[in-house]
Amino acid sequence: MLSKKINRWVWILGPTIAVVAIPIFIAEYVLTHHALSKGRTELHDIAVTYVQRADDMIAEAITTMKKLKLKGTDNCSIENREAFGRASFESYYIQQVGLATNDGTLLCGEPMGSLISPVRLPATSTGDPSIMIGILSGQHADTQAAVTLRINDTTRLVARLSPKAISLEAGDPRLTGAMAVSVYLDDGSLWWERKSHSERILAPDVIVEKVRSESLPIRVIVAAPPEAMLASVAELSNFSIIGAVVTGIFTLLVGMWISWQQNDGSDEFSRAVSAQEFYPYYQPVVDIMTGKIAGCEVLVRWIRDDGTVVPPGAFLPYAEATGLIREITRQLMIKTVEDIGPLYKANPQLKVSINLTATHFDNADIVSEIRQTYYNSGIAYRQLMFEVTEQHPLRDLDLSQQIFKEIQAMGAKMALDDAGTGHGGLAYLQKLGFDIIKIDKMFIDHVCYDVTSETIVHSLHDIADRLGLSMIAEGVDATDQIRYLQNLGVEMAQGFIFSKPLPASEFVALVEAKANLMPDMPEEEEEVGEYAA
Ligand SMILES: Nc1nc2c(ncn2[C@@H]2O[C@@H]3COP(=O)(O)O[C@H]4[C@@H](O)[C@H](n5cnc6c(=O)[nH]c(N)nc65)O[C@@H]4COP(=O)(O)O[C@H]3[C@H]2O)c(=O)[nH]1
Repeated sequence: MLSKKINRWVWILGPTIAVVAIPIFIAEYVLTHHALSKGRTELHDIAVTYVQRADDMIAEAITTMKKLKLKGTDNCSIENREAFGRASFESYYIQQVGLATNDGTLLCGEPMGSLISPVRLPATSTGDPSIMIGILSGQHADTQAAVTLRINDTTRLVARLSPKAISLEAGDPRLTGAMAVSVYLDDGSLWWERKSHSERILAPDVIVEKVRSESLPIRVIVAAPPEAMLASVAELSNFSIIGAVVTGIFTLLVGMWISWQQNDGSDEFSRAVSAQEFYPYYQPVVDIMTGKIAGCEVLVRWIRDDGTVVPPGAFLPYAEATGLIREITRQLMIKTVEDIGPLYKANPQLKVSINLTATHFDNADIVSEIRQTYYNSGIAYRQLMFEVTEQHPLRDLDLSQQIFKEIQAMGAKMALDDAGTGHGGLAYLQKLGFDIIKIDKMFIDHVCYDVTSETIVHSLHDIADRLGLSMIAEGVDATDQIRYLQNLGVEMAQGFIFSKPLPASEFVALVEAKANLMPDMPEEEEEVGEYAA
């Protein structure tokens, strides 16, 4: 029992955990992968933007200085200095333009008279020997680049570039907050740098993108920790977790509901079978010519712990589908020996009929079970009758025929139950060799009012007659039905008009009292039923 419970919980929790964990795992994997690859692309684009800015700044400085060179600005004359001031004023990137000696000694610069810091020349070559780029060093907090253009053997034009332009933010703020950017010249000198706010910027898994300028000696390195990239999918990730948890809760509830349903049926039912909670009730079969009890039909009842009586319609389909009906029938047969064995021993004319299902004819076990149960018991084989309904098809007619023969060989009788209501009736009669036909309540109910029902009952009686079979009418609950059956020549009947199915003690008492179950019959005024003669 405990292991079943554990098993059930494993079956509920297993899918639940899978439903929660697998989507989270897949979503996390996909989102992380997507965020990192998107972040890497963004970093690369940011690096390209910085390179582009640096390229643009330097290109503008070179163009400006080339124009000045064309004007012959090779000394620090007033006009030249005015031209330097105008050029720097007109450019967004250039902060100052001036003249320096080839070794970097400053001669003049505008605006502000002279360059703030000494230029260390020559610096990095641009590929064009007349143009050099270097980094100014000195007291000024900002690191600044200077581009120089050779005018003659002794003099160079110098343009000092503002760091403002290069330091403009580029990219998604979620990423750029944690991002570090460094702009280098080819000689390794640092032009500009932006520090990261994240302590993780030096971690080994930090993501780094490097981009070189195609035309100038500029390198940009951009780095950011992976967390900064994952921030962009944090909301989606939360959604996926919430979605998976909600689905998991739903799966858990469905699992518990299914388990509860199954538990309600299967476990409880199996337990009831093991606990032998199934009891035979006995419905008297009456000789309607005398009113005497000729025998009974065993009808199963499930009597639960709390005393409630469950009718067979509520559990037989399940018992048949699971095959548990075999065990139930076995228990019922044993109980009949205990319940009515002594009564039947004392009244050898009594018969008892027991219902079998199609499952009982899947193999021949039922034969040995009958033999073992009734051998030397109070109930002789010849007092037994077994009913087989025609509503559920027998799977193997040859095997069934064999089983019929073995049961009949013991002295027991075989009855076709619910005759006329199923599909196999006539074929069964022809193939299986029944001894008795039981007419279903469905037809008996209407015999005195409905010509079709009367025709069917009449025909069945005719068939039984011709085949030498006996007949028992079921579900008789009115005196005109009794009269009709008597007139037709049907001798045996059962029904609520005689008695409902009874617990063993009541049935035994009824027989021992030699009760006459025939109800008071009204005077026969006219013939009942179209066919009654
Ligand atoms: N309304 C009304 N009903 C009447 C009257 N006379 C008898 N009945 C009911 O009709 C059913 C007759 O049994 P059945 O045709 O073999 O039909 C049985 C039989 O096919 C099956 N069954 C009952 N006990 C067993 C069993 O132990 N084994 C198997 N395999 N089937 C069983 O369940 C069916 C229903 O059994 P029950 O509920 O006991 O219902 C019984 C009985 O209580 C009547 O005058 N009026």
